[in-house]
Amino acid sequence: MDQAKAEERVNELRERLETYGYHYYVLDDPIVPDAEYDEKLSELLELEQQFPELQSGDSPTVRIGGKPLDAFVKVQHSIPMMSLGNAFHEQDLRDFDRRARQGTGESLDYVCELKIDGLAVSLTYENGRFVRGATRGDGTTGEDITNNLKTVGSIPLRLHSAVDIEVRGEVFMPKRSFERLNEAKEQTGEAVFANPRNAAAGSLRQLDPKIAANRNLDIFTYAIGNDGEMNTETHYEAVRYMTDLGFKTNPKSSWCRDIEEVIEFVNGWVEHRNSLPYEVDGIVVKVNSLKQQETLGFTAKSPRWAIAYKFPAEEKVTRLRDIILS
Ligand SMILES: NC(=O)c1c(N)nc(OC2CCCC2)nc1O[C@@H]1CCC[C@@H]1O
Repeated sequence: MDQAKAEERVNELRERLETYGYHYYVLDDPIVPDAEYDEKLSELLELEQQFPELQSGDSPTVRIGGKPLDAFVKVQHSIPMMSLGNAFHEQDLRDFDRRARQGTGESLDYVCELKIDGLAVSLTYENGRFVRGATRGDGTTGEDITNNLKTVGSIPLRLHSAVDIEVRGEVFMPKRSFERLNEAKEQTGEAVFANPRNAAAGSLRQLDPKIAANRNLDIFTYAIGNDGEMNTETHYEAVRYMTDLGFKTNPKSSWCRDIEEVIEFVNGWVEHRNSLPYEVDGIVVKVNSLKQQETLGFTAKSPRWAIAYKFPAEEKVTRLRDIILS
């Protein structure tokens, strides 16, 4: 096959694999059998090895993981990645609502999101292409883990439109993957991870991206960092904008007309928190209007327009097996 033919085939394979990957990882709705995806991926890999000048940093083959790094490079976040104030009781939520209504002098509507128990990351896109991913770090300085994040299938390598945007999300390891990983570690006598959050953090902190590629990590994006090229008025619309661009956002998020509906939503999830295939440690409540968010602003550490309701800690029932083996 000559170079021109190879280039045509490479581009066709990339388009198809990106579409297959989007349906499989972002929509959780595969449109081809895994075998077909693997077959096309290995054909693309072969062509890229045969014609190295055709290689590209956002080819689906980067999902396999490239060369290990010697160290992680530090990254300054253009806009700090804040933490969240905590609420532990219904009254804390009512106090939060009262303060926010006093701060704006207006009534407020909210968006409630499951608080994913993972690792916060920042994703930067230029012209719609994924160019840098970083850990939150201390909120101002994180670590460049771009190559590891490129192995996460639900992080788009190219967006549905060629915009410059920076988004934030939570990378997590689904419970099933966590159990399988720990079983494998027990088999080889390695130390197991205490929980999926540590497993996700440990996987992203590997210098060798091939390790992250095998850890079945996933992401939900939940905030736009820079104001990008969107002109939305509410957080709810901003999340829809991210979804339309090709990001994975959490389908359980809900608009709430007032704090009463927020409390209803929170109480509903206290009961059902274990019914999810991933760990959540609470609910994030956000003032929906971006103008009201701006009016309320930030404390040194966290926004005045958002709060995290933390679920009561569950007493960890030690598995009988652990008692016998210990
Ligand atoms: N873990 C989450 O699911 C989550 C979320 N759904 N939404 C936000 O909104 C940000 C935006 C402004 C301040 C917090 N943050 C989240 O997690 C934060 C990131 C850093 C500390 C918390 O884990």
